[in-house]
Amino acid sequence: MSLFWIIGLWVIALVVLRIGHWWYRWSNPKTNGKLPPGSMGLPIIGETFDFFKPHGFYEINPYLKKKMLRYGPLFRKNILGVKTIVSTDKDVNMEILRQENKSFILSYPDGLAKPLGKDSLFFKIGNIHKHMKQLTLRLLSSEGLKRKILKDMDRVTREHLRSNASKGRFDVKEAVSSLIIAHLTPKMISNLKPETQEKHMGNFKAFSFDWFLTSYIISAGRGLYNTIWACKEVIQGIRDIYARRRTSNEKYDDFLNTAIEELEKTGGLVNEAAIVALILTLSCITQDTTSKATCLAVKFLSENPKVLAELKKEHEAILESRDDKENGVTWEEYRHKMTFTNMVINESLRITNLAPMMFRKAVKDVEIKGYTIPSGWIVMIIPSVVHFDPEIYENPFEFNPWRWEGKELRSGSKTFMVFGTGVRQCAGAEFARLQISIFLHHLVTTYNFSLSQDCEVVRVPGAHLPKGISINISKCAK
Ligand code: HEM
Repeated sequence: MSLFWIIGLWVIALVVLRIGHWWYRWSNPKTNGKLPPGSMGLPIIGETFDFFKPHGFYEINPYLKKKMLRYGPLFRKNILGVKTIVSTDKDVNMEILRQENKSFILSYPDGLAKPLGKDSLFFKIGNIHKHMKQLTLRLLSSEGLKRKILKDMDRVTREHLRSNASKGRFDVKEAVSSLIIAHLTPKMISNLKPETQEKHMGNFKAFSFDWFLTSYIISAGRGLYNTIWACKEVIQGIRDIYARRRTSNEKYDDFLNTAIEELEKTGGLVNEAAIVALILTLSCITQDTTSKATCLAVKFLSENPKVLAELKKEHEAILESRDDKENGVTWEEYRHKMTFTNMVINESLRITNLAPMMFRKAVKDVEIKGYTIPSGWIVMIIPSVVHFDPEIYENPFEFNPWRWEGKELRSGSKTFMVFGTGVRQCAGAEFARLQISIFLHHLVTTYNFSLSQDCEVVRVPGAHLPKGISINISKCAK
């Protein structure tokens, strides 16, 4: 054998040994304690494609089901190229979210939250996060909604419903998304020239998390590109307005003005980039999440006539007791006369699971249920499995708002985590509830409606409506 061959064989043997060692290290990660059971699968891709494979709306992700049967509710995996602990255990989910900013920090996959920019509230921790959240709640807390949002939300919802209904048929997601942008944009930034406002509204609407929910690479790429492009345009636009406001010293009654005043008070804790990103984040997320939640609520109602009849009864009673029938929904009505509506919303959100997973990163080794979650690993919290646990929700795939009777409807818990919990609890939960309630109020008291096509909803694993949800609609005979 020539020297050339001997060296060649040695090189090949070394490469194979190195790959074998790397593969062994990958499959058996070193930790200071006992890892949850599981396997790491192939390096880099792991089991990402299995996890994101589309599946039926009324079933738990088959991949998760298989793994839970094999390993139990807590297991290790490689998803999206990172070492991940998957938790479908309600106590572990709660414990992890409770340890926010102590042992865990929020850490979403790059493409999902990055279009909102590194200055978004999602990437802030500690004091800055606290400050920005408080600022957000100046607009979106009960008090902010009551004083600043409710009246226009009601008026615009009514007007948009009327004009869409005149067509006899419309797509609910599209309609709700448009009406939210129409009433919220002037609250965020007022006094815009009509063409500038139009441009902003178009860009807010182009934002969607849905690119993530398609298994077709080309559609996902196109969706991500559109979302990134829309965000870039909005950021530039808000920056220009911001710069003009600061030089002109003019005061406006809008969220941008509140944020600028806040920035001056915090002495540099919150900066211009964070404020621009906050306006972008709130405007984009609001329409994307709430429009989808409303859509699914309408779908469930259309398919459950008994529930629809009960809802109508509640809202007709509200109309009856209103002195001036032309007046819109009041805060009192929303908070004290819509109990069944809130039961419908909870049930709809429970089955829909708009946020099917939440991501956290361990910043130190954490002991939990006899296992170690190593520092640097991602924990993927899956509340949807808890929402479909038959021990907690009897017949979990049945749409049954009455299961909420007598229960606390507004606060989350370890068995109902649709809006997350703890420090990162959803800042827009009350906004979403209010908007859905107002939309349903006008829909059921003024119109007859039915689903106009067999609407398809799949999970990828988030709920995805490839064809939207169209309804046939006509005015009720009075
Ligand atoms: C039905 C609709 C909605 C659902 C199901 C929903 C769900 C969630 C969930 C589960 C989280 C926690 C994420 C985590 O801990 O990793 C969250 C956070 C958040 N949501 Fe929502 N959301 C909805 C509507 C909204 C709306 C309308 C807004 C905006 C106005 C909004 C703004 C936010 C913000 C800013 C956060 C981050 C809070 C923080 O980091 O402290 N959400 N949402």
